[in-house]
Amino acid sequence: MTESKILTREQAIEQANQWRAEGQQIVFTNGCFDIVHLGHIDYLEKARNLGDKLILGLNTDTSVSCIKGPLRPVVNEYARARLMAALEFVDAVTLFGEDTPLELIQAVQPDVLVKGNDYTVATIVGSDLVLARGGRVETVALVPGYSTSSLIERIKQSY
Ligand SMILES: Nc1ncnc2c1ncn2[C@@H]1O[C@H](COP(=O)(O)OP(=O)(O)OP(=O)(O)O)[C@@H](O)[C@H]1O
Ligand SMILES: O=P(O)(O)O[C@@H]1O[C@H]([C@H](O)CO)[C@@H](O)[C@H](O)[C@@H]1O
Repeated sequence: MTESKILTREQAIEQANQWRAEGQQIVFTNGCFDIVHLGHIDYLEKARNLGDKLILGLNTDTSVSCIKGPLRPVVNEYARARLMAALEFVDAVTLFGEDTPLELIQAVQPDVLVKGNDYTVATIVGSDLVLARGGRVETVALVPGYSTSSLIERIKQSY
């Protein structure tokens, strides 16, 4: 079952250490992934191809509400985690409740940190940590026209 890819923080750290010991390049990315869309899929697959294993940090419901507003998320954290874990190119999913994934990135110590290019290397949380360890920070071009909020707006206008 792909549900087994959903790890606690301790399990994610242990898994990262094991993959690192095997010489695997660990890619890390994070996000809310509320109502998954083509942009998410495209960027996650490209992120995974920047290394050997992709660990996804997923914002908890409380964290999403803090970032995206009180009416979000539309999809709860368990469902979002299951959807992410079902993707072939996602190797591990772990929830984080902090406003940013900084502590998680510090703990996982990825070789590559990735976000969509709605962020810049300078604005990606954790980039200093990863670069200081000799890692890479990459952005992936957005698929134009896709965002969760625009999907929500289109649905609202349809009813
Ligand atoms: N159209 C897109 N193409 C590629 N990557 C995307 C796209 N939209 C978002 N991302 C990336 O997906 C990750 C998760 O972003 P997020 O969950 O905020 O999606 P979103 O569609 O921007 O949501 P919202 O509209 O609610 O802000 C981020 O790393 C972001 O850079
Ligand atoms: O889904 P989002 O809004 O792209 O994800 C956020 O990314 C932030 C990012 O890492 C800042 O560089 C992060 O701080 C926030 O917790 C969300 O994961």
